[in-house]
Amino acid sequence: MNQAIAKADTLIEAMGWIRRFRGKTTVIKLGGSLLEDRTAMHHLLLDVIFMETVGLRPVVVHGGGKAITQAMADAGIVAQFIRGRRVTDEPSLKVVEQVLAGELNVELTEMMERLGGRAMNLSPRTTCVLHGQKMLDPDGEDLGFVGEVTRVDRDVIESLAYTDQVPVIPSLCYDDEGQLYNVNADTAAMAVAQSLGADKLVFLSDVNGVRRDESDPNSIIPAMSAATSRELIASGVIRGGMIPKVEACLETLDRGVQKVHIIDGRLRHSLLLEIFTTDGVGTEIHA
Ligand SMILES: Nc1ncnc2c1ncn2[C@@H]1O[C@H](COP(=O)(O)OP(=O)(O)O)[C@@H](O)[C@H]1O
Ligand SMILES: CC(=O)N[C@@H](CCC(=O)OP(=O)(O)O)C(=O)O
Repeated sequence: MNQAIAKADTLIEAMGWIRRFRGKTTVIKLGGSLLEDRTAMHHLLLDVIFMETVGLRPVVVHGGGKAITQAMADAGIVAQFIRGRRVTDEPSLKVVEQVLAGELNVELTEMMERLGGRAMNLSPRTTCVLHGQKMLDPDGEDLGFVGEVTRVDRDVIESLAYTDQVPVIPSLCYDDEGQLYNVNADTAAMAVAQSLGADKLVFLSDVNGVRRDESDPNSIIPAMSAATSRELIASGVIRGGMIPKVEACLETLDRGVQKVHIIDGRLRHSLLLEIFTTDGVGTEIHA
């Protein structure tokens, strides 16, 4: 009996959180490192379906960096990164498109449907909602077919909420001439969050947050300011794939969003814990 009462109390507590966030948009960025872990994905997508079921508006943006690097290696192409972004020539772009739009986007959507949710893949192979241009690297490096998003088809994404479908968007964009570009998925998620005026942007990765020592999980920084984030990038503490993630957080904060989170998607229900409880998990970056 006591157990039943505790369950009912939990439900009533959850009701308050659900009321608070009902109708609000949360952009969830799924990292490629995480996509490799099927069990973690299963539980994460259940969380996304739960969010949609109780009236929140989750929007999924995904990468697939690890799978792209593997597919490139299979094709005999050596991957090269500059400040966490993949140098993308024409053969690499073909691989990127196949992995992101042809494989992962379809798999994620199908997985959500199998788990009882409703999802719609919005990719260059179906309905492309991200439009942009070639990205000019601040250091003057030519990254090839790497793009940045300048416009998002907000209406298409928002209309799905009325039919109870979760949009699933890969990090690819077209320019006005119909050229496809490879977009870093953290940057793509940021553009989607900004365009939708999202309440929250959550980056789900395979690390427990930003660490002072990349190899030491206990060195996690629970909360850091924009100024500290910039210092840690400059000093090399934040490197590789964590750079575009933190840069995306900083740019989101610059546009008025108060808080952004980088959390460990391998931790069971980390997404729900982040949204429905006051105990944050991972790293919160604030203005
Ligand atoms: N200071 C840091 N703290 C945590 N991770 C870091 C840090 N600096 C670099 N990293 C690396 O960034 C990776 C996350 O970026 P990335 O591989 O692009 O993830 P995702 O595929 O989720 O976008 C981590 O797995 C880690 O190797
Ligand atoms: C330009 C650029 O770097 N594009 C990324 C797109 C995928 C991505 O960002 O995947 P993660 O989220 O797993 O890092 C890439 O080619 O790896």
